[in-house]
Amino acid sequence: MIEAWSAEDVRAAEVPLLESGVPLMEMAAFMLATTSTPALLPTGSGDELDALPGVRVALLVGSGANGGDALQAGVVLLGREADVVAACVSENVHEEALAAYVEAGGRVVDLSAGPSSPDWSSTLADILASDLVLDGLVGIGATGPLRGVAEDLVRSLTGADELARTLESTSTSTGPGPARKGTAIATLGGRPATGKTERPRPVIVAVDTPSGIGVDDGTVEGPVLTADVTLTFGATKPGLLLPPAAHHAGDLHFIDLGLSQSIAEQGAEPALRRLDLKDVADLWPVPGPWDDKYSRGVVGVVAGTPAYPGAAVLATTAAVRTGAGMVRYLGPDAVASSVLAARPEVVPGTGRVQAWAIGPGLPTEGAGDDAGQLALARAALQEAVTPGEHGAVPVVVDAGGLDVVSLLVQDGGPLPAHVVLTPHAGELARLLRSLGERVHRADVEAAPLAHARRAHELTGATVLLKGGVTVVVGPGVPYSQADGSAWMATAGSGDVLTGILGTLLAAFSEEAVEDPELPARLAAAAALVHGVAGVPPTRAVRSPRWTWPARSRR
Ligand SMILES: NC(=O)C1=CN([C@@H]2O[C@H](COP(=O)(O)OP(=O)(O)OC[C@H]3O[C@@H](n4cnc5c(N)ncnc54)[C@H](OP(=O)(O)O)[C@@H]3O)[C@@H](O)[C@H]2O)[C@@H](O)CC1
Ligand SMILES: Nc1ncnc2c1ncn2[C@@H]1O[C@H](COP(=O)(O)OP(=O)(O)O)[C@@H](O)[C@H]1O
Ligand SMILES: [K+]
Repeated sequence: MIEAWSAEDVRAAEVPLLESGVPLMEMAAFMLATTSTPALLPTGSGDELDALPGVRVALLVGSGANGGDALQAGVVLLGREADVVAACVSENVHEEALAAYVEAGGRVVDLSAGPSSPDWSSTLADILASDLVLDGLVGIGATGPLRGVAEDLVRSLTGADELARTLESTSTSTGPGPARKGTAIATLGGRPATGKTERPRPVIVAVDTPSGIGVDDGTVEGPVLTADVTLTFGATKPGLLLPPAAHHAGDLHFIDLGLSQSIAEQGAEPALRRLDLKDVADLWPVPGPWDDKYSRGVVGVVAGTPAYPGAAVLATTAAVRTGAGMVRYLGPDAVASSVLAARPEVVPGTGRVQAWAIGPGLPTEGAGDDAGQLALARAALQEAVTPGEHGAVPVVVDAGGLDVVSLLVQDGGPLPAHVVLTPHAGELARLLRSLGERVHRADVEAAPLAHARRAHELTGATVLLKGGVTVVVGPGVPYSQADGSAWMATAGSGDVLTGILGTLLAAFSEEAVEDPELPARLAAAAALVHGVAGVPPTRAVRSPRWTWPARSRR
C-alpha cells in the first residue's frame, strides 16, 4: 500500500532528523543524481555511478530547498563529468547548495529578471537541448500555482509558439543543439505542436513534486512541467496520487530517507491511501471447503432496460466472473433473456441477497421509460437504509440509480457508508447540483477529491469517483487508484465496475455494515481489479517507461 502524507506532516517528520544532524538534502540529492541517470548511460552500462561525459543536464532552481536538492544533485553529476547548467529563477537560492555547486565547477545562469534576463533565450535553448532536466523550482513549500519567474520559465518551456521563436532566434548560437535544420519542435512535457513531428527531448525528472501542483490536493491551477519521472522524498505526497496533478507526475519513485519511521511516530493518519496488488490479494475472498454459494455472497443486480440491455449483461457478467456465490437479476423479461443468454448461471427474479448492485443502464429520473427498474432500485436502497430481518444490505449505486439516491437524501437525510455511489465526473456534478451545490463537470474534474468529499458529506454514502484516476471517499482515509489504462474510457466500462464491487460487498456484507470504513476499502479494491483487467496485454511486455523517452546520446 502506498500512503501519502500532507506537506505539513512531512515537514514535522523532518524536524527530529534534521535536529540530530541527518544530512537529508545531501541524501536526497545523491539519490536524485544516481536514480535519474541510468537511462542516459550507453546501452549495456548500468552502473549508476558511471561517468557521464557529454551528457547535458539542466537544473531548474527555485528559491527553496527543492532548488537546493537540484543544485546538490548537480554537484554529484559534475563529479561524474556531466555538463551541468543551473537556471536560477531567484536571486536567493539555497546558499550552501549553491556554494557547493559553484565550488564543483557548475555553471549558473541568473534568470531572476525573467524573460528580460540577457540569457533567457539561450538558456531556454540549453534546457531544451539537454538530456536531463531536474525540475527543482518548488516542492512541498509551494503556495498556490507557480508565479513570477518560475511561472514564466515553465510557460516558455511548455508553450509551443514561444518555444519555436526561441529556437529560431538561437539557432545560430547553439551549435548542433536543438535547432538543427529539418528537426521539428516539441514542447516539454506537453503535446508536440500541431503538424510538427516530435524531436528528441530531455528526460524530465521532477524533484520531490512536479513544480506547480497542489501538493496536498492534487489541483493544477497554473502551468506545470509534466515529468517523465517524479522522485519523491521522505513520503509520497497526496498530489502525486490525485488527479489532475497525478497526470503530470509520470512514473513515481519513492525515496524514504528514513522519514517513514519518523512519520509513524507522529501517530497521524495518512492523507491518502492507494492499494496495491498484494493488499487486494490479501483482501479478496477466496472460497474454502465450508463455503457454499450463499456464504460466498449473493449479488442482486438491478440494471438495464429494453433500451439498454447491455448494461445488465456487463454488470451481471462482472459479478459472476469475480466470484459471487450467486447473481440474481431483477428486470424486464427481454433484458433477463439477454443476461441469461450471456450468463446462464444468473438467477432471474427476487430472493435474498447480501448486496445490491443497482443503476447501470437505468435512465435518469424522468428521462424515458425505466420499465419499473427505478422502483426496484428504490426498494434495494431501502434495504441498505432500513435493516430488515437479516440486517442492512450494502449497495453499490451507479448511473441512473444515482437520481434515486438524490431523492432519498432529500427526503430522509444521510445514508449509511455501506451505500457506495460510483459516479463519473458528470454524474457527480449532477448529484451535487441536485443537493443544492453550484457545480459543473469541469469543477469536479479540477478538484475530484474535494468534490467526492463534498458528496460524501452531503449524502453520508461512500463515494467512488471514476476517471483516469479513481478517487474513493468514505468516513476514513480516502483512496486513489490508478491501475487501469485510458483504453478503459469506453461505454460499458463502468457497468463492469458495478458488478465487481457488488461481488465484494456481498462477500463482506455484514462487515461492510458494521465497519463504515470498509466499503471505501472494498471500493478501492474493486477499482484496482477493474483497472488491472482493463490494461491491454501489450502494456505487460512494454519496456518500463523509465527508459522512455530518453534522448539519444550525441
Ligand atoms: N521531506 C524531506 O525529507 C526532504 C525535503 N527536501 C526538499 O525540501 C523541499 C521543501 O523545501 P522548502 O521548504 O524550502 O520549500 P520549496 O518547495 O523549495 O519552496 C519554497 C520556496 O519556493 C517559493 N515559492 C513558494 N510557492 C511558490 C510558487 N507558487 N511559485 C513560485 N515560487 C514559490 C518561495 O519563495 P518566495 O515566493 O517566498 O520568495 C519559497 O522560498 C522539498 O520539496 C524537498 O525537495 C530535501 O532537501 C530533504 C529531504
Ligand atoms: N483515461 C482513463 N484511464 C483509466 N481509466 C479510465 C479512463 N477513463 C475512464 N476510465 C475508467 O473507465 C470506467 C468508465 O466508466 P463510466 O464512465 O461509468 O462508463 P460507462 O457509463 O459507459 O460504463 C471507469 O471505471 C473509469 O475509472
Ligand atoms: K519540483
